[in-house]
Amino acid sequence: MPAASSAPALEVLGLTRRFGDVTAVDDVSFVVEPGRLTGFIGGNGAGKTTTMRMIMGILAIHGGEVRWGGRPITRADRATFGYMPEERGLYPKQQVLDQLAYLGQLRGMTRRDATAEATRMLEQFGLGDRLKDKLEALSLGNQQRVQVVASLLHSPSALILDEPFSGLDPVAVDSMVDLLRERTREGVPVLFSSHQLDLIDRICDSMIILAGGKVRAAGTAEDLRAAGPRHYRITAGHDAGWVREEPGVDVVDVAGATAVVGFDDEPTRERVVARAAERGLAEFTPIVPSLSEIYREAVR
Ligand SMILES: Nc1ncnc2c1ncn2[C@@H]1O[C@H](COP(=O)(O)OP(=O)(O)OP(=O)(O)O)[C@@H](O)[C@H]1O
Repeated sequence: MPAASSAPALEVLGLTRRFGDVTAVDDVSFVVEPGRLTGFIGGNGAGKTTTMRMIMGILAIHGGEVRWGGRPITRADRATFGYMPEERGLYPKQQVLDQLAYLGQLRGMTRRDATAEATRMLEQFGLGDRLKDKLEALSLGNQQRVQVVASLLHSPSALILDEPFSGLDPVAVDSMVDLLRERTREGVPVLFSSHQLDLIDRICDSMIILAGGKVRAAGTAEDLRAAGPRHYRITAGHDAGWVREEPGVDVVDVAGATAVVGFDDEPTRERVVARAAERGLAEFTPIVPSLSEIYREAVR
């Protein structure tokens, strides 16, 4: 759900970054709206991490700019963000709660507040009994949960999370989504990168699809679904194989009496429905594409 319009949006305009001859991020523009869980989706090497590092000011920008609340972002703005870097970066040998309290203090919280907030979040993540353990004693998935708590602790004004769901079991994914939704309800823009297509349908309010350093598609889940490839399910007669003979029909699948097809144009659709009616039409339904199907189509 979009939140209060007073919350700022994070904008990326024509962002570009080269490494030698390789343009890793090529004129990338998108908006992360307040209160939206926005998935930054792309395969290995698509440019997600590089873009996030430029947003956070860790990597020099070769072209374009990052804007926050309608003006160029400043170092002070970035200090209010929560960032979970790909390389993570907590101390393995330090106790979980101690290091979160310390990080909270670095971010301007009192030790008491940081300890209370970290305890609350760790409990929500099922780690209430691990507060005194060293980080390295936790499983990798649990270490990841602690990393997320570290990025959320100081009530950040925006969240930039590099692969926060990778390596988490389904229960941990759900608690992570709950934690992030708490923030989006408060109007925080959240950008998270992922290449786990099985998760994005369930999680994303908006999506930015990146491939080869370029944005292939971007928008809200509803807009992308509406603009996505439109397929229909037709059930007629005993064998739907006849659709293969029809010109202008993109046959996705045929199984018994049912076919999944797309049409080149409206007249083709009307003609095929009429043919199906002659064979005893039992079903003709549009299929709403999933976000993962839209992703596959966009990067094809
Ligand atoms: N420091 C660097 N030096 C040289 N090339 C780099 C550097 N960082 C990234 N690249 C290149 O930039 C491209 C984009 O990499 P990036 O890590 O941003 O992709 P990604 O979408 O985050 O991929 P992954 O999902 O694998 O983490 C790749 O071709 C990568 O090899």
